[in-house]
Amino acid sequence: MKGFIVTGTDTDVGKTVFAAGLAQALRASYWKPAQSGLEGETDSQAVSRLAPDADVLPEAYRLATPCSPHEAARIDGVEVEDGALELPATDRPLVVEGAGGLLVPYRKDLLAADLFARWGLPAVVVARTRLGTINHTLLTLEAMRARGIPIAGVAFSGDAEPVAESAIVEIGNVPNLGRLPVLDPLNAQTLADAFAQSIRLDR
Ligand SMILES: Nc1ncnc2c1ncn2[C@@H]1O[C@H](COP(=O)(O)OP(=O)(O)OP(=O)(O)O)[C@@H](O)[C@H]1O
Ligand SMILES: C[C@H](N)[C@H](N)CCCCCC(=O)O
Ligand SMILES: [Mg+2]
Repeated sequence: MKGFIVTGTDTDVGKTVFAAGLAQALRASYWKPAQSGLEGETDSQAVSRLAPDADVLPEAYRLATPCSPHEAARIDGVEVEDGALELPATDRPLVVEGAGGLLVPYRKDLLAADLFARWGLPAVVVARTRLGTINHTLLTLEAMRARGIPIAGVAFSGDAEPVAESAIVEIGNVPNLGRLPVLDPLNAQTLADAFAQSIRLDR
């Protein structure tokens, strides 16, 4: 199976936007294993809008409450099963987006990192550029390495912060995949253009 995991330093850092740019560039299938929070646009709906040539697969879990998947599942009375969290079959490259950051629980005994290690796809770490990101990103990289998760690199999201970006890349000894700037408007065209111009990723 070819493809990428898209993880991040936190929730709300731009994983879905990056994953949409990547899925469009690769004409990939996109999969969000667990969507927690169903009000407003879900991540899969955002990818459908932002990546018109991507093939958006159904989520394994659609949970009502916008919180950690383990808790959202408990609230909905849903049992999270390993069998439902196997990578879906597809003829295309697969882009998989985690919920929140690396150590978010899907069950109390099953973290996102456990799934990523099992799946074995190279993972992109999406990191916001604002203050605090050096610590969050280096912690994420260290935890990935401790678990043997292959790292494709770090992709930044937000306004340029060259000092923080270079600290992460040099101290973390990690490929810099580039930075998606804040797009206004954010739509399929502006994202495809920014992705092509700014992101370098061996595919
Ligand atoms: N490059 C960008 N330009 C403009 N807006 C952006 C950009 N990246 C992210 N956003 C906006 O920031 C918000 C958070 O981004 P996004 O949904 O991609 O985060 P996430 O990391 O996927 O969060 P979650 O953990 O909930 O999956 C969204 O409203 C999104 O549209
Ligand atoms: C609801 C949110 N948008 C994400 N889908 C889930 C984020 C879980 C974060 C859990 C945590 O790290 O405290
Ligand atoms: Mg998302």
